[in-house]
Amino acid sequence: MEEDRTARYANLIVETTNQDIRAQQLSTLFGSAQKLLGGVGHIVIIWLAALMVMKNQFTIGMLVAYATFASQFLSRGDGLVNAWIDLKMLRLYGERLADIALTPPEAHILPVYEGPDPEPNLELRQVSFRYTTEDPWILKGCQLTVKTGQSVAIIGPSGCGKTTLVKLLLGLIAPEEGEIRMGGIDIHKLGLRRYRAMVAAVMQSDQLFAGSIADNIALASHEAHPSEIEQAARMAGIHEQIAAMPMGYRTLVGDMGSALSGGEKQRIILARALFKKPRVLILDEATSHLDVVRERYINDTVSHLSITRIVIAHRPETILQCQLIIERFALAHGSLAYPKVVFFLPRTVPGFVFVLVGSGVGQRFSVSGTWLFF
Ligand SMILES: Nc1ncnc2c1ncn2[C@@H]1O[C@H](COP(=O)(O)OP(=O)(O)OP(=O)(O)O)[C@@H](O)[C@H]1O
Repeated sequence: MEEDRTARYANLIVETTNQDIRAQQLSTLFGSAQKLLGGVGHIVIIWLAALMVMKNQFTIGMLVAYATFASQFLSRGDGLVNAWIDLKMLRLYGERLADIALTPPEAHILPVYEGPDPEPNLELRQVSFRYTTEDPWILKGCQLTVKTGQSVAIIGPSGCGKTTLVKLLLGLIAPEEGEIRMGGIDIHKLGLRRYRAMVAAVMQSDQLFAGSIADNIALASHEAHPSEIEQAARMAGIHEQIAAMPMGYRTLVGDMGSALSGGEKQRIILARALFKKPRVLILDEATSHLDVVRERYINDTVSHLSITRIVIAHRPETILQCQLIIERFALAHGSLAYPKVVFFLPRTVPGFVFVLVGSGVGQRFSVSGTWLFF
């Protein structure tokens, strides 16, 4: 149970650590600005008072009394501003504490099914989902099968529900209707802890936390061997760059560490996912910041791992290396269509794409094939 809590709040701790560092940086900056303004304020006050003395509007005694009270006034003003900042921080930490203490424990963590690990194939059975009862359905009666070892690309316009589908597949949100199965077993019966041990994902919002590169890659394990970390980094195509850094895998990243490019961050996050040696890998725009050559290298490496892959991408290079492409269309009237068109790319026939067109929204896909030259 302790392990579950640690895993659930890992992201929260990462976020809080990074926010802490940002808050400290801001506080240092603010402190220096405050001292500077205070100093300037004193000079201005003394200068004004001195001018008034010279114009005989102030006596020397009045000048001394004025300067004393002005200094007290400024220091109390400083105190008030600091108290206001502390009050804001108190609220922030109060919210964090409430997040941890009041979040209900996640359901379906422990397994009902006690058999051997299932085959890493995934199936959505009549899955329907919407965020609230007032929102439109994002998925309705969705059927989808991803076979063991298959690579599937899910494409579609922004906001059509691709990330929502990934969240459902990761068990982060639960379908309102239907079920998601791995190897024929409902993932809730399998237990989300056991299921997630077999699945790794790189989401669009994934972040590096303040710490070393090695810590960032081996987030899931405290006893990682350096060779395992290096192997994951090699697969993600980032080992050479890390090795070239003066501190290698001990280089600090995050707010206090070295600045990494978007592509380098993405590859470290990908290495973190590969470090788990998952049986299913889900990539949500995970290589969008990489150049085509690096992306191809990663696609080639990952495709040799014989793990089931679900990839959300916009780039044709990434999409076309998958065996199956599922496109989702946004409908008019603000609602969303279910997967509608499936492209099947038989690798045995290079240069040709076999297109299977699904019949009807929410139905199982039926074949009305066409050969296309690509
Ligand atoms: N937590 C949420 N609460 C309510 N609605 C949400 C939530 N998250 C997403 N949505 C809505 O669900 C719809 C699908 O969002 P989703 O992020 O799955 O789309 P997407 O296809 O992944 O988009 P993109 O390609 O831009 O990442 C959008 O209309 C979005 O506004």
